[in-house]
Amino acid sequence: MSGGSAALQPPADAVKPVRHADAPAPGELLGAHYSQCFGCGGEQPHGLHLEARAGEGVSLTAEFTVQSAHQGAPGLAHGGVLTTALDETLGSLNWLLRTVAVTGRLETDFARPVPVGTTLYLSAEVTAVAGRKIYSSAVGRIDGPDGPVAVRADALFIEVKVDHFIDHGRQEEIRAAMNDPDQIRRARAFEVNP
Ligand SMILES: CCCCCCCC(=O)SCCNC(=O)CCNC(=O)[C@H](O)C(C)(C)COP(=O)(O)OP(=O)(O)OC[C@H]1O[C@@H](n2cnc3c(N)ncnc32)[C@H](O)[C@@H]1OP(=O)(O)O
Repeated sequence: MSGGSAALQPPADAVKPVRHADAPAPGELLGAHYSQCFGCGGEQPHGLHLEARAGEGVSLTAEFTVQSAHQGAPGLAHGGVLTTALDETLGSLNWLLRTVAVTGRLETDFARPVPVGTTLYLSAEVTAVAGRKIYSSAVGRIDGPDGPVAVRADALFIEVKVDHFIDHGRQEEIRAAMNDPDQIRRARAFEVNP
């Protein structure tokens, strides 16, 4: 891990994260939290289609294969896309806490270029919680889950109420998500504590 800036150092009164009793079992796929999500949604043709799997404690692994639509330089993944993959992976951790949270700060180190066609093997964990603040870290490896680190990130997520999305999201999409008859999908669109 890079260690991150001072804003990403947990305060002295931070506590260890507690996995929610109803969190998916280790090894279980989390599935897309929202079909239109650019990170994981199946209905975004150029999205990352990232797949996350619960790990032990408050950790998970995820995979994302870089497509030609994700290029920055010829044949190489765009750095912002790689950061999106890290953001999505880190954000998915909050489902294991059953906490609704948004990214407040995200710091990324780019250690190696990532060619198109590469599968990025991500692993992430929540390291500490302090009130509404959730501290987490992730790494992305290439050439296999134990391969060299290509990207790493430290993040601070801030717990919010579901009203955050309802107040700020475009009404068209909010209504469609709220009207989804599948209760789990409806809840996960906002990552709501069920
Ligand atoms: C499965 C789901 C996957 C999803 C993956 C994708 C996740 C995302 O990308 S979410 C989208 C991107 N993020 C956003 O849109 C968030 C936009 N920002 C906001 O809405 C607000 O700034 C928000 C909610 C983060 C914080 O606002 P607010 O609720 O008023 O809290 P606020 O009182 O300012 O801050 C709370 C605490 O967090 C700290 N904090 C807030 N922002 C930051 C920051 N950027 N850096 C460091 N600390 C911060 C504050 O200092 C404060 O700390 P303390 O309690 O010690 O005083």
